[in-house]
Amino acid sequence: MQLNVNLEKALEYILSRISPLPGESIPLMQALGRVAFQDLLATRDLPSHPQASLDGYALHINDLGRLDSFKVQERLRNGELPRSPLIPGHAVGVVTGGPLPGGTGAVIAQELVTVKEDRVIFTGKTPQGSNIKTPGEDFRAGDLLARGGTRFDAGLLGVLAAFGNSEVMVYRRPRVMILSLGSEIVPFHAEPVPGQIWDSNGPLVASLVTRNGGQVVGVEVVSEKTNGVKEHLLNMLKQADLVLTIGGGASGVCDNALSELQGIGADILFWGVQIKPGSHSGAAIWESKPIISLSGNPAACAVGYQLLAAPVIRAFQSLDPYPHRLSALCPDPYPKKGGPRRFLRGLATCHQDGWRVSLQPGQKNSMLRSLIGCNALVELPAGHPPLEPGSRVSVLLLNNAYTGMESQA
Ligand SMILES: Nc1nc2c(c(=O)[nH]1)N[C@H]1C(S)=C(S)[C@@H](COP(=O)(O)OP(=O)(O)OC[C@H]3O[C@@H](n4cnc5c(N)ncnc54)[C@H](O)[C@@H]3O)O[C@H]1N2
Ligand code: MOO
Repeated sequence: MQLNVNLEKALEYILSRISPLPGESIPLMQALGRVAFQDLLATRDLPSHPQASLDGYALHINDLGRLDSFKVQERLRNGELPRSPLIPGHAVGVVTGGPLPGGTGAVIAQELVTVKEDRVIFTGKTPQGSNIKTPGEDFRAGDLLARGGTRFDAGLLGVLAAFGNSEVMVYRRPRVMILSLGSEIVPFHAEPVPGQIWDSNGPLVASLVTRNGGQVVGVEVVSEKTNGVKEHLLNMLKQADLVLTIGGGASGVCDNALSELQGIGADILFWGVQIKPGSHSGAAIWESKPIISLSGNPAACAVGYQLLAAPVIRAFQSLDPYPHRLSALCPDPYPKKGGPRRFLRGLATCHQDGWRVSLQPGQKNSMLRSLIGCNALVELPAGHPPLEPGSRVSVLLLNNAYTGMESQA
């Protein structure tokens, strides 16, 4: 077991034990935010045949620049196919996106022609091919639409629908079980007795897991007092791809996460990480299933989750495990100096002159306040001096599952 490791080593220890999960087929409309299991290719040309790009009249290729009066052969409506190819000297009324009769050389906008009974007059000039969408101009059959490992966004779903896909193959969502340890903790829907508090970390972490594409299959609270911690852990490990324990990370007097994990025979990868908050985090493997232990203090729990657990949930879905990093100006001071590498909770926003990140109020590891609206972590290196207002800082963007940034990072 490695003690008090740096963050990079900690991630290396866990990520080296994670492989992407198997794929599954799901309905297209449920795929938003999920991750493509395989490369997606265009199954045919799009459009598949020549189409009009505006409402107007199709003219024969041999008539262009030669005639200015055309007999209307037929007028097509949306969804109708031409009955026959264009006869020279004739025009066919066509609609935007509608098919063109064989022999079409160009389409003339309806506002540029004069309609006289069964004839249309067009005295202008039009080059061959104008206002015609050519087959395959959007995609050619066999074109790569997206690589496996790409997160489905609205555009990709639209494209797949345009090729008639009703099901897509995605990485299975990691099943995650969350176990709060602590004799003083009761589920948020239960009635606490004096000395007890509601479990806020369970719902907090469950929401973060969901935002990262994980499937929360259980949020439970156990303690030494109620017994059965080991049974709970083993039961969860059998059902989940990842178990997150919360609390008992420090060598407290009871509900000690490390000894519970050792008690079930888990292989402890590391215990303690050189970060603040979240220093009392650890990780273990039980029969190839990862367990990550997070601190009980709410902000330490959230930071530990983002730095250690979120990468695992991403890796399970074949996404880049590391969060998106950027540089931003911070208008706020942070007086504390020195100590280990620190991660402050922030709100990052993008402006005309670049990114800014403000520090959330309530930066103590025991406080929940900084977590409302938090979308970024501001990283201060170990031994940092006090942060002056207007400093440039390194920022990790969080929970950006649906911004597309994760799939590019
Ligand atoms: N002697 C020392 N004491 C502490 C140290 C230390 O190094 N030496 N480290 C401090 C730091 S830093 C942190 S962080 C905490 C870590 O504590 P644990 O991970 O062991 O967590 P607990 O003791 O179980 O709980 C800490 C705190 O958080 C509350 N908590 C726990 N679980 C939940 C939950 N699910 N929902 C809401 N709140 C929760 C718990 O009631 C405590 O107030 O240790 C410091 N102490
Ligand atoms: O571990 Mo505490 O998590 O440093 O805040």
